[in-house]
Amino acid sequence: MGSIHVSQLGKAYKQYPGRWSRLLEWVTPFLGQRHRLKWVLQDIDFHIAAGESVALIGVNGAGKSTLLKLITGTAQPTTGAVTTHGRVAALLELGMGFHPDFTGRQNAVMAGQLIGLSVEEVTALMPGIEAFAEIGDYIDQPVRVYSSGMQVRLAFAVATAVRPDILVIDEALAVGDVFFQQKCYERIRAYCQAGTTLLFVSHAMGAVYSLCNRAILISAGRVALDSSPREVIDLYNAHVLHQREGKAPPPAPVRTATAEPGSDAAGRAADGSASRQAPADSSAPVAAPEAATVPEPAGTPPTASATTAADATAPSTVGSFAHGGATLDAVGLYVDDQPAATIVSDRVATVRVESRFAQGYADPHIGFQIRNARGEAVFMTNTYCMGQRIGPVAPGEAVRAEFSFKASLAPGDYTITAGVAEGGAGEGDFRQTLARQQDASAFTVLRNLDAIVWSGVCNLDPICELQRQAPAC
Ligand SMILES: Nc1ncnc2c1ncn2[C@@H]1O[C@H](COP(=O)(O)OP(=O)(O)OP(=O)(O)O)[C@@H](O)[C@H]1O
Repeated sequence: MGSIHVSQLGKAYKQYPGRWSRLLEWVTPFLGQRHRLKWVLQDIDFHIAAGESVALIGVNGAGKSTLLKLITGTAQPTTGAVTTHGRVAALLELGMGFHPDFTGRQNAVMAGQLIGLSVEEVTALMPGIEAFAEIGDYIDQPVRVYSSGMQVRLAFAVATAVRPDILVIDEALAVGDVFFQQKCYERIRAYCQAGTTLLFVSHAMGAVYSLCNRAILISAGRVALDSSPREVIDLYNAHVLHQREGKAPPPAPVRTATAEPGSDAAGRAADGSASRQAPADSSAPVAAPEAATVPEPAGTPPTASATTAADATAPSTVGSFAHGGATLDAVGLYVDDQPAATIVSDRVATVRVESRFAQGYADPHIGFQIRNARGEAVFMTNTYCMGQRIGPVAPGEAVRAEFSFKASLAPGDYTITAGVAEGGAGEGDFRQTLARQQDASAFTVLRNLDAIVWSGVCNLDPICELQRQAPAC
């Protein structure tokens, strides 16, 4: 069974001031060091027990890929150590491990050998690999003529041809088309259910919710939070929001998961366990890693349940903050103009957001988001996106926004998050968040006994038409 133990892990790259500095340092070592160390990971400690599914989350440049490289042994740590127990299958950078001049089949054999399979074993597995990859005759073409999607298909098919003890995936699946992604997720889920330990890097939060029961937020090369996916994604979204607005990242909530100590046995053992330790002469961190560019938080509808309904109604302060420009005085759900904590699915409901502006703004807007028990956003919009311009507001002015809709949601628990912002809300426009209240209010959707029988995230209220044709006799 696969486990991963990471202890005091750090990684620094040497940075030279000029083109010739590296060579000069090499030929004239007695003149002293010409490089400075750039630390991209520092003081990373965690333990992943066998069978856990853990997501590594963080903004671009946070250090996630570097951490995976250290764990899989494709890069060496500067400080600390990594110990893995069990056979590791990894899908890291696209094309990594494939030789462009060899065919897909030849590369599959070589990649299979790298994960400990014999040529005979890979040959026996080849029909299954070809069937999974679905790249047809390209399997006998050199990999250099493959598209990026074809490379991922082959890489995933080979890496997972046999269930590994530990599966490490770095964003790779984002390259494939949706049908291939679904096939991969099904295989990952099946392997996880059978006991595989998963370490998964993704910016697709839906996939994180769907696959993982734990998440670790990496921020500027350090562990910012190690907790449930819901809590970690909340903090990640708050990081993204703060970074977009040029603010320092918000702190993690006080409670964090505790790392369990694991084995520190050195070297690669017969059971597939491996340990990597920094060289004894590693120097101490000298500089903080640089800030990174910011992606949009992603979210797609997932399937598996990672948190309970009770979690959904627990107030979260992680993504809440007040800029000072506005306050949110009241946020709630209303049915027939009355505050409501429950609503029958498909009935009309209203989200009411009451805000007050501390100063004047030219183009403010008010928005809301509904999240389910797993913390996934099932719907969000705002006045700007709905073509309702509030227009300039004066200091002290109060604005109430009411959003009425048919609550065609699946029975379950939901929360309402509300926000007030100033500036453009279009794609790519800069926006300043004036106030935001995460999970400000909660409600429960009850089953509508008059509706059709359905399952899923929302009732699409389908119309069904049947056509029959008598058999020709
Ligand atoms: N070989 C290298 N030499 C110097 N710096 C490096 C090297 N590889 C990575 N870095 C730096 O390390 C930092 C972390 O990079 P890393 O790729 O691990 O981030 P990430 O969290 O995986 O980002 P992304 O989400 O964009 O993939 C970045 O600042 C990057 O520029």
